Amino acid sequence: MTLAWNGGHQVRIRSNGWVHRLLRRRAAEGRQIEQELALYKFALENAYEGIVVADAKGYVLSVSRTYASFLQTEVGAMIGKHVTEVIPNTRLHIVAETGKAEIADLQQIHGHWMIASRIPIRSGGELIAVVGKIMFQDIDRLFEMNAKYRDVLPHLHYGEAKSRDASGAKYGMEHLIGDSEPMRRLKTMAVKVAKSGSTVLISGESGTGKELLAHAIHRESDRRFGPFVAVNCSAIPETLFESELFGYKEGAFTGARRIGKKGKFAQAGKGTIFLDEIGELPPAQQAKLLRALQEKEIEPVGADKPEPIDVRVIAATNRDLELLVTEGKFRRDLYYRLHVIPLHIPPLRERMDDLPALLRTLLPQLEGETGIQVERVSEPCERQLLAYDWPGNVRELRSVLERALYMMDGSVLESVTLPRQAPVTKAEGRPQKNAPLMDGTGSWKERMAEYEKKLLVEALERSKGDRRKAASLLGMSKSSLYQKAEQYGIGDEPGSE
Ligand SMILES: Nc1ncnc2c1ncn2[C@@H]1O[C@H](COP(=O)(O)OP(=O)(O)OP(=O)(O)O)[C@@H](O)[C@H]1O
Repeated sequence: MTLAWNGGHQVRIRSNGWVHRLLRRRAAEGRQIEQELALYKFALENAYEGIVVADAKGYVLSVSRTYASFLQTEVGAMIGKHVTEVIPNTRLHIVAETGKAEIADLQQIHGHWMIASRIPIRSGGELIAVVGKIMFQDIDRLFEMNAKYRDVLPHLHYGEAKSRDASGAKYGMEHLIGDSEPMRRLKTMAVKVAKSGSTVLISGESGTGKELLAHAIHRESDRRFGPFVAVNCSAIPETLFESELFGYKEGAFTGARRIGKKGKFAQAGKGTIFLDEIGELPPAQQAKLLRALQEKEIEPVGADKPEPIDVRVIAATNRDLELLVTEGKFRRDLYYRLHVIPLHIPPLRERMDDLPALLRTLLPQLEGETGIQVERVSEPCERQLLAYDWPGNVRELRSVLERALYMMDGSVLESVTLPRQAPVTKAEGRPQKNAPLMDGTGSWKERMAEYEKKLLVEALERSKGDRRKAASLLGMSKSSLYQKAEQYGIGDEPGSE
């Protein structure tokens, strides 16, 4: 060997020293690499999050204990196995083939939905491994969040607007039809405030879509995966208010459920509570609500200490709350608590530009519900719709159209039946309330129904939409008023409470 030629011994010694140094360096580097590898392995296996690393062929190289225990197995039982053997519904091997990352994809494991990302790792352009990661910061909350994801899945995947999501919010901003200037401004503002988490007070006449807007705000907010709980303040008997809203503890009163009951505030935890018809709340209940909102805590009936709440409040009213405050009927301090971000939905008559868009949306919906096809709305009919001033707003428009479909001959909507006090032209302004009764046509039954309806509309107008007051003006119970109003399509909707 050349080393032996010239002073070979010396060379050998020098050479040996060089080799030794090299070997020592290599050994040191090797130890360092080994240590680093051990460190990474330890970090990966003990990662708080669910992580798995597979080679380019899909065989597991490494996996975190969190992931292994989520899969109800052990790290050792997974290493070296093909991902398809150890991870249900995995796509890691597919990502290894396609080389395309899949970010935030839904994956079902043992009946639970989770969100996973799969990322290919390349070295020198060559795919050498794939990393799978469960995208949850807090693995303890995985199962809890899974339950919510399972229900919102149809929305996430298909944008299926009508189906209910886990949170209970049925509608999104896209359901609030209207491209008139005031509606566009309202929607832009609503999207902005949705993110803020502040308390919102929605005002507007009955049937303008206040509840719909509340749903949409929840769905736009960061709380969208949390629950949306609607409470109709006028529908809760005063004696049940506290237990309904704040819940009760085991044995709080005779007849209380053994395990107690969560109130609406607790049910809405990490989500939104929608307090509809807030203007109807009697004074004692206003005080209780104020306390809860002020202190951000509730005291369930029979509890020995208050419980903190984490809810976003959206309230709605068709009353003039400010007027109620000046009349001493609504607490000023509660008003200020609620009136943080006011959103007003203008009545339909002030945004008739929305009528075409509403017809385009409502008619196909009604076609679907009734099975009756409408080809188009005739021009005279459109004029008729434009001339009416819609005291019941979009809800009334929907009912009028629905009735008209049943009355229609053929597939063109030629006319609709509107309440008799409807003006013929816009210039005539508000409905004529005192048209002589004998002017009507039709059978006795039809004319009596017309009269009843007229009375209802008038009472509701006089009471500014306050159904409780309208019922008392007419000397009837609130439930009869609801029934009649529903029958004539001018009252509250079933299920909207
Ligand atoms: N802008 C709109 N676009 C589509 N549908 C609407 C719109 N506004 C209202 N609606 C429909 O009208 C009906 C009544 O809406 P909603 O219950 O939200 O009104 P509201 O203002 O809360 O009424 P109330 O004060 O009587 O409770 C629902 O069927 C709703 O879908």
